[in-house]
Amino acid sequence: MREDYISWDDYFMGVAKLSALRSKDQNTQVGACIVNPDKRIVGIGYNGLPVGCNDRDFPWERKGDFLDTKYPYVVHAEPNAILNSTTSLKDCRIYVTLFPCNECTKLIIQSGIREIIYMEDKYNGSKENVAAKRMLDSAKVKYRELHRIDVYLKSELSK
Ligand SMILES: Nc1ccn([C@H]2C[C@H](O)[C@@H](COP(=O)(O)O)O2)c(=O)n1
Ligand SMILES: [Zn+2]
Repeated sequence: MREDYISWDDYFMGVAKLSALRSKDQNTQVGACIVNPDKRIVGIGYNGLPVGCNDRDFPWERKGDFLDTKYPYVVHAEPNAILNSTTSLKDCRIYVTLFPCNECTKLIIQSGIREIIYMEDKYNGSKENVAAKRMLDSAKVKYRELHRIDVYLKSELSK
């Protein structure tokens, strides 16, 4: 029997990472994968424009006049994964490649998700990040970092 098979955590984070590759955002690609207590994937998503909004008709910039940036238009990976799901998310886990912002955190908590597993926390310490963690701690939604998947994928790809 093979012993170096990947863990469930790495498998679901791998699905989140793969989803992120669909993102048109030139700076930050985010993927999310929601898993139920039976280890079934019940929703996946990535950051992108709302359905019907043409990717080439909207800005993808980070700076400039607010209306000329991506920020008012992009739907984050986490709400896309929540909206793509077809079942109750009670007691589910969400694997997300970037720590959720405060707005996504509200939706995650309200949907019944009980744990967040993330790869990167690049906005750690920002006001939004502090607010997100305050809500998660208060609502007793767990969160933990997972980063070995990158090491694993790199070693697999170099074979
Ligand atoms: N947890 C998150 C955080 C951010 N996003 C999206 C929203 C934007 O497309 C991009 C962040 O832009 P940046 O200012 O880092 O270039 O990532 C998300 O989907 N989920
Ligand atoms: Zn967000």
